[in-house]
Amino acid sequence: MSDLMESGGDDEGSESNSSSGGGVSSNVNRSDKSQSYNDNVERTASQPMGVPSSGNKRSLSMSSYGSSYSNHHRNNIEMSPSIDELCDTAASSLSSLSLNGPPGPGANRVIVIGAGISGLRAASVLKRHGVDVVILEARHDRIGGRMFTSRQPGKPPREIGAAWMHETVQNKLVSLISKLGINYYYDDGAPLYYTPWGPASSQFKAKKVCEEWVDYAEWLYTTNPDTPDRPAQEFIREYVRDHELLSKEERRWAPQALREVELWISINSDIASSKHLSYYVQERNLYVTGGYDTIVNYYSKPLLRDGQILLGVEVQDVNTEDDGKVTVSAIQNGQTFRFDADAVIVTVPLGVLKERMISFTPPMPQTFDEALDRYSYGALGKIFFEFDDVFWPKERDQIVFYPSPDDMLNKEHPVLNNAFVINNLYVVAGGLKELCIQTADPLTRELEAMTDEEIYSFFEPLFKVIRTEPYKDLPNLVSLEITQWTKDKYAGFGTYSAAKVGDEPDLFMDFLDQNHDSRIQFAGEHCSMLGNGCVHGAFGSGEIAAKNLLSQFHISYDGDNSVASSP
Ligand SMILES: Cc1cc2nc3c(=O)[nH]c(=O)nc-3n(C[C@H](O)[C@H](O)[C@H](O)COP(=O)(O)OP(=O)(O)OC[C@H]3O[C@@H](n4cnc5c(N)ncnc54)[C@H](O)[C@@H]3O)c2cc1C
Repeated sequence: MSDLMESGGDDEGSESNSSSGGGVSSNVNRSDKSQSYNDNVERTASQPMGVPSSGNKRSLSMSSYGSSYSNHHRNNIEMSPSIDELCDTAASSLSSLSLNGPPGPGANRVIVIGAGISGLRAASVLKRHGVDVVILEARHDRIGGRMFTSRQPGKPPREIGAAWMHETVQNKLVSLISKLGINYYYDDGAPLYYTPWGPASSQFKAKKVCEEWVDYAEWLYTTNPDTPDRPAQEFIREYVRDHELLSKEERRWAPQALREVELWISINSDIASSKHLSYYVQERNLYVTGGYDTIVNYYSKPLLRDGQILLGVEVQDVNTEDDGKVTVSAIQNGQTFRFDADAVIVTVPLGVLKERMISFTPPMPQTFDEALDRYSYGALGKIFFEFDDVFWPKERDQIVFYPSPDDMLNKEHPVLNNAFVINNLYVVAGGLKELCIQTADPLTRELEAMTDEEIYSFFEPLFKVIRTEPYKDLPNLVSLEITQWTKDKYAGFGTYSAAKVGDEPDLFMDFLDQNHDSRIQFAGEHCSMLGNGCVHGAFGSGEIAAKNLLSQFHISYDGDNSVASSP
């Protein structure tokens, strides 16, 4: 069994310098109360407290993240071969590759479509078990999909996609934090709540009332599953209207407090399902300040090194032949290529499936299409605002903004009619003069279509609300970086799965259950209700899809459940 064991993990671990680059940041484990966040001591998970890091070993590659995904976010670590070099090889012309030839004697060949975390995990498990596996990735310049770290010279990494490890107790990837020495921060201190009229007092009960409604809705749909679904915002308004024990202010503000959840579920609460509302994850959340790409690189490097990831290859059709073999058609640089395999794992985002960007011949069963139509896709946006001074409260890691109620809408400053979760990177990332503002669909789409100047003007009234010294001018904006997921074809023009009114995500799970012995497997964040929408959910789904195929190939799973080793 030794040839099936995962290997090569340790050398990957050694390269994951957790320095955040540029000497700007002083990332400190906030769980240790003895450190202050601006003490200029850079700490990694594996370093004892107070021991300065050995400096920045990374030579950072230039990234020009702006209106398009043109930047290379990879760690450019000075060792040979680097991820950059390996990626360049992976993006080389397909005509020089012999994938159409027969697989090695006795080997099963699997094509994994997509090099996000689910695809990387699936391929790693299969590789470890001796399966001849190749990942086809549409992007020509990077891997990781919706895990996307923007690295710019002299700046700490910014997470354009996933930033947190959620549900840290059950999240297997947390074990990689120490192993790879990644900087982190548990940003679950009490947030500071603001309304357009300024900070809310500690006795502001809107959130408590909102939580009461969430409990009620959960009870209702659990005990009476046939109760018709309805928009979350409409439902809570009715609830507070009929609640005899609430004050006028609580009635007015509880529905506004519900809007905080929009920044979790990525869609507006006017259209969110009450029945499938994922309210707050109760467990702790860990913000990966040292670069989530360390994990992507850890899993991808052995696959890249062995030529098992091909970049710039956009899959268009998956064809199951009469003999059960599968042929995948893809384009690279306008040329069509065909790849033969015994099985395929499709890990493209739900948005890509919903847009029918990949066709299946013969078509997938009707249950697949029906399930896709009852499963929505949202758009979480992020905007990083860097200033030359800190003008917002320095003591809390998060600021939550409750927007104007409907009867008090702000016509002059529309920004104040939206909910925001604002990550205070001054606290989270050790003294950065930077805020990361998260937005939900449909505002994300509007903002991602704006110029930087328009975006700043839109947000300026909000900055004035949260500034600590209202008599002072706002400081200068140094840089602004905004996500572009809603324009990104390979992200399915959005960010992650969501449940709108009338949706039934369980239909997709039912389809997956029925599909478990098919040669066309699916994986991705949308394929699991455990960690749905999250990195760890995607990771786990890749593992399941790989195991389903191993079982079909009559290869017994080696039982290694760890994540702390790459293939
Ligand atoms: C803004 C944002 C914030 C987020 N925040 C968090 C967070 O804090 N914590 C968390 O846990 N999760 C978060 N998520 C979700 C998390 O990033 C995803 O759930 C996870 O990364 C999805 O992995 P995946 O493998 O399912 O899909 P992906 O990472 O999208 O991988 C799919 C791959 O398929 C490729 N592809 C697409 N079409 C084709 C094609 N036709 N042919 C070949 N390849 C194709 C894509 O390029 C991509 O590389 C966030 C996501 C976004 C976008």
